[in-house]
Amino acid sequence: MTEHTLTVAGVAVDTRHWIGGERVASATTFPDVSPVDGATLGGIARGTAAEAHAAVAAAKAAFPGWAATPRARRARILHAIADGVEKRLEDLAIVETCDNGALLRSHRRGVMPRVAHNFRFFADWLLTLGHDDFDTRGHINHVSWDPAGPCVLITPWNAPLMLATWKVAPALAAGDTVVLKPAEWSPLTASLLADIAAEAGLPAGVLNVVQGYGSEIGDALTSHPDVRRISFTGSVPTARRIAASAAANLTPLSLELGGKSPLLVFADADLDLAVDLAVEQYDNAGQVCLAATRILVEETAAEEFTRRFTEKASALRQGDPRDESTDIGPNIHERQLEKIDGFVRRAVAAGARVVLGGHRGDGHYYAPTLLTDVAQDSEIVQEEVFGPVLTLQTFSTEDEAVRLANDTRFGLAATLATGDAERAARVTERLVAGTVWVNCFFVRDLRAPFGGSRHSGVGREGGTWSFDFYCDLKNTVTAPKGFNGHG
Ligand SMILES: NC(=O)C1=CN([C@@H]2O[C@H](COP(=O)(O)OP(=O)(O)OC[C@H]3O[C@@H](n4cnc5c(N)ncnc54)[C@H](O)[C@@H]3O)[C@@H](O)[C@H]2O)C=CC1
Ligand SMILES: O=C(O)/C=C/C=C(\O)C(=O)O
Repeated sequence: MTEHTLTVAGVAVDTRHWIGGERVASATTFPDVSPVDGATLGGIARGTAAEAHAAVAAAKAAFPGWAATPRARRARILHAIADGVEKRLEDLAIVETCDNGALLRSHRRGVMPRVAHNFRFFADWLLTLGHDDFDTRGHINHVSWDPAGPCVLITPWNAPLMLATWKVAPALAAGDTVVLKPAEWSPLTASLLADIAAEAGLPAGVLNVVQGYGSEIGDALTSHPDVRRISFTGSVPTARRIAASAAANLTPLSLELGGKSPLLVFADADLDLAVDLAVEQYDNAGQVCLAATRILVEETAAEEFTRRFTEKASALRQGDPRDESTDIGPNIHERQLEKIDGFVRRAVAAGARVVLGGHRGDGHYYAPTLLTDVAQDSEIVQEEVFGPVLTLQTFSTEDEAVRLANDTRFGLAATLATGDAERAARVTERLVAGTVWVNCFFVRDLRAPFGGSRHSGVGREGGTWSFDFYCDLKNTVTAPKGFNGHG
């Protein structure tokens, strides 16, 4: 233990950056506050441009060696990282819960196993690429998936390690080196990941972690000419700043942004299933980009749907996320709570009716909220709240349902509840969304493309799409033996 270590639920976490295989301190720190009880967990290294540049330099220096490491060896190291995640699953779960307030039971059973799976999946997927040569008049085309170089990966606080490893794992598998900048509201598990990766044998400089405020070090990372890829998950305004900063070097970007996704409930749906799907949108206290926060219900079913929804949602237990029986934990930060409450206050002032919740609880908690009588062009229908706040609107025809569903600037996901398969196919075809779930929600598979249309993002993550981004693709055309130059 050093002055640079903090302890969360008995787990020691280094608060410094991880650069070139060494712990590096900054002159100052920033406080990391737990949303569970508002306690300060400790001070985290407050990075500056100097540390950001040092991390990029370390990633640049490590790149040739890692890029030249045979794929099979890279894959073995990624599997060893997954082993390390599994070995430290309990530590990671409790630290993440104390740091960002999401449920401990979800971290234990869902999220952290997925973190390990992210490493295994991308390690194995890499080995499937580049085996599909094809012939052009006897000439063989071979596509190689070359490592691109140092990558800057900037990640959010709502699912810190899960979302970071969606980027870190394919980038490392591809042979790229990484500078990870976790969100300042949830910096801890990135530091543990650095420890785990080092123990797994990842060479120094291949993964670097820089802590700090995005507004202070973001630009130093995203405008750096040695950075070959930038991947970002977070808000639209920050994405705009990053895109502007990356433009100087034409650095390729992958952007996974917010959403304002619809849940369309048709009168022919299994109404209990539809209600379950709607209540699920309060998961992670509504801090999920995919959340279907706009419930659109066919008029004839609206009254009964609202009755059953209110009954079910009222029974949700809100409280300490470490408690197994808790359904909804706190929101991440005082600033986020003020933002959520501001959205609700303004909606009510504009005529919205509060069916459920509509107010803050003690500490960092916001009551699960349902608002009706909201206008399609109102702020509460158009803007991402990122809290446990849903709106309910009605429609009377399929055309109207599709029109309302598509009428925002986002296009991340959509969920349908209907008993009619033909209707599901018809409606799905007309929806603008990166993912559509029919009679289900949050069924995720890394082989599928993940991302959004319009302001929900640029590009897709998952399977081959991730490698498309993290690799420089090269097509080599080889002439047949004896070819005389006249094809
Ligand atoms: N997964 C998602 O879709 C997420 C969406 N959001 C949305 O964004 C809203 C605001 O949340 P914030 O924490 O302010 O999100 P944000 O988009 O500002 O933060 C995400 C990440 O970007 C970094 N960042 C901030 N400014 C930067 C800059 N100039 N250059 C490079 N990196 C920078 C942050 O340090 C953090 O790591 C939320 O209310 C929610 O609506 C936030 C987090 C995740
Ligand atoms: O867990 C997933 O598959 C996707 C999660 C994405 C978010 O929660 C997000 O980016 O907000």
